[in-house]
Amino acid sequence: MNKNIVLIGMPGCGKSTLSKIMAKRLNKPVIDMDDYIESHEEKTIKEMFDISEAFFRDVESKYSILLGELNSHIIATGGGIVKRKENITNLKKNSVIVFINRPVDDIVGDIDVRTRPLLSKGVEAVYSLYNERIHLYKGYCDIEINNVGEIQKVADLIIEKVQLYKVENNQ
Ligand SMILES: Nc1ncnc2c1ncn2[C@@H]1O[C@H](COP(=O)(O)OP(=O)(O)OP(=O)(O)O)[C@@H](O)[C@H]1O
Ligand SMILES: O=C(O)C1=C[C@@H](O)[C@@H](O)[C@H](O)C1
Ligand SMILES: [Mg+2]
Repeated sequence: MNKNIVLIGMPGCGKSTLSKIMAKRLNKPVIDMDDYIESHEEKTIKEMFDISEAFFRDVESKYSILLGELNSHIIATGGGIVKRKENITNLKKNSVIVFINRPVDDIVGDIDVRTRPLLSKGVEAVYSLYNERIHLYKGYCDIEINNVGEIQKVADLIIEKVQLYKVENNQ
């Protein structure tokens, strides 16, 4: 069975962009979990958060079970997937988990040119979110990749490291 490659990391760390590049290179289907949830639930993430964060987190957990059943997919998760350990347990059943660690200064540099809910809380909120979550991302991943430099090369590095991980772990 061919495991999924699941990307975790902060909002703006490059999960969506990298997952698309990797899917193309490996000729595998890609799922962006935030988009997948919105289209299957017929609600935007904002609408779900407006009900309550717990409502969204419950939905997100439900999809971590469903997507954990797949194989051979590239999956970009939402930034908060690590908030519930069960999500990682569900995904890890059949996936290699890759933490995309991008310098917060680079994330912040990109945020003001894009529409991200985080922006409304200011730049400081991004730093505190990183400090809050860094131990979770590091603790839950199988592989950590520093997203610095040319993004195509970072995608190549992930593919290389995942292949090595699979060989080393007989997968
Ligand atoms: N190594 C890099 N070099 C240049 N730009 C980068 C790099 N990594 C990410 N980016 C840029 O950062 C932005 C955020 O990337 P992306 O949308 O893929 O992040 P994300 O992790 O999916 O974020 P979110 O969790 O908010 O969906 C994009 O404009 C992307 O092109
Ligand atoms: O970091 C987070 O908590 C989130 C990140 C996004 O990908 C979305 O999943 C949602 O906006 C929550
Ligand atoms: Mg994304």
